[in-house]
Amino acid sequence: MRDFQLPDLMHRVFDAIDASDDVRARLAQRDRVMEVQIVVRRDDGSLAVLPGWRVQYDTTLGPAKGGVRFHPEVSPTEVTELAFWMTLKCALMNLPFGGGKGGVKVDPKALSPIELERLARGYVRGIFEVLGPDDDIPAPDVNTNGRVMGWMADEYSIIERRRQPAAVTGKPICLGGSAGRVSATGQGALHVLDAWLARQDRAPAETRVAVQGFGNAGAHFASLAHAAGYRVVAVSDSSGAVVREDGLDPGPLRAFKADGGHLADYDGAGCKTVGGDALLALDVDVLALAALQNAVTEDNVGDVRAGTVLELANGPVSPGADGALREREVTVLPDILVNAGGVTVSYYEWIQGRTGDYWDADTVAGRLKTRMDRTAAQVLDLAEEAAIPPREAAYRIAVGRIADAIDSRGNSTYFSG
Ligand SMILES: NC(=O)C1=CN([C@@H]2O[C@H](COP(=O)(O)OP(=O)(O)OC[C@H]3O[C@@H](n4cnc5c(N)ncnc54)[C@H](OP(=O)(O)O)[C@@H]3O)[C@@H](O)[C@H]2O)C=CC1
Ligand SMILES: O=C(O)CCC(=O)C(=O)O
Repeated sequence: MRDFQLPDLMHRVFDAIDASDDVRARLAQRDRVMEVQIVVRRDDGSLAVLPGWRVQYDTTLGPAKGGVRFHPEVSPTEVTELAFWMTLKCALMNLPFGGGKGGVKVDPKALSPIELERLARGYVRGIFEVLGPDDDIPAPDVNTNGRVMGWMADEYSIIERRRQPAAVTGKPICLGGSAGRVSATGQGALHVLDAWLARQDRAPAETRVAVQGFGNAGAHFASLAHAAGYRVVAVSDSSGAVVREDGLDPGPLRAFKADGGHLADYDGAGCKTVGGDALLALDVDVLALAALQNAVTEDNVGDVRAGTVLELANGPVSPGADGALREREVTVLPDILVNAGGVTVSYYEWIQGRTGDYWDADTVAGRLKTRMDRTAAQVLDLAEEAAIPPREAAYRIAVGRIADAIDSRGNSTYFSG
């Protein structure tokens, strides 16, 4: 397994913002990692022992914040990389959080619902001592959802012997979740795409979009983009892609998935199914990547025909592919901006949980739009002024904020927890 390494882009950004030696040293490595073995009693009476991690990359700006991933490929290196991106994302969005992430190496599709609940609760018991509303606040990520967050929040409250709604975000609304969190990642991405296309004078109706990944981030994005008048011509899940040249309505596809269907088996009017790789090569204006890391690498970047790549997933374009797209003048709208709607509404949920003052859906939607629009404008303006890609602009803003805090704190040895 390779170790986490700071991307080359960070060194360029350190130079561009004239970062101090303290800043370079502090951000070169994670603050803390906790590894646990989670013991889950299977329904057949056997025991599964599953490795899990929680990484706090940097907590200079506040408690660690970030999702928990259940996936067979999860590794400490991957969780560290995801926690690093969370650190930059929270800073870019000006949230009072550092970056964290969690993961369990498991195939959740092989677990029954009660086994999944045991796993979620066991994970919280395992990492309890690093968690807390002022220390580290988990949320959903790949293969975890509101239901899983509800179990995690409940387990946390049971151990503390008092209700702690701000200890976990992304919970169901009936358990203290926030209006708008479930669609927030897709909604935030749509705000960024709208902002970018408005600068190109391009209308949604003349914009063809393909979406890789049809889970929380991708399916909500596809539905919201369709509702906003974009022509969504293809969507995919891990089984394959559905294509409809005239545009498709993601609603029936979501219902099909909710009933346990795989998109490769979808048989809707005017739709055809193709392999997942074919989606990347479609002749579209926007390729929205909402599945996993490294969907586009140096091996397949030549297939991409879209003029804009929208990163809803974390790290879906490898650094090598990013450079190749830049040479071809394909604009990559970066993950730490595009998918930041999720953590932004998680922040709103944390505030609501701490204060007991719950906001209505319009209030959440309005605040999310204001923050996404403002941050997208900052990133796109800096990219234009400095003639750098939007990712580099986003990193400069984020690292600049963390750097100011590191330098202001001086010889601090404070870690959360
Ligand atoms: N949930 C959130 O709030 C946030 C999520 N993100 C990021 O968005 C990405 C997706 O997360 P999320 O939507 O929550 O996860 P989900 O588990 O809800 O959905 C993941 C989707 O990706 C699909 N998928 C997996 N592998 C492939 C593949 N090779 N090709 C096509 N589709 C594939 C899955 O298919 P299948 O349905 O067949 O399993 C599923 O539809 C991740 O990178 C995550 O870190 C970022 C910010 C916030
Ligand atoms: O909602 C959150 O706190 C974090 C979501 C997340 O994991 C991410 O943005 O990648």
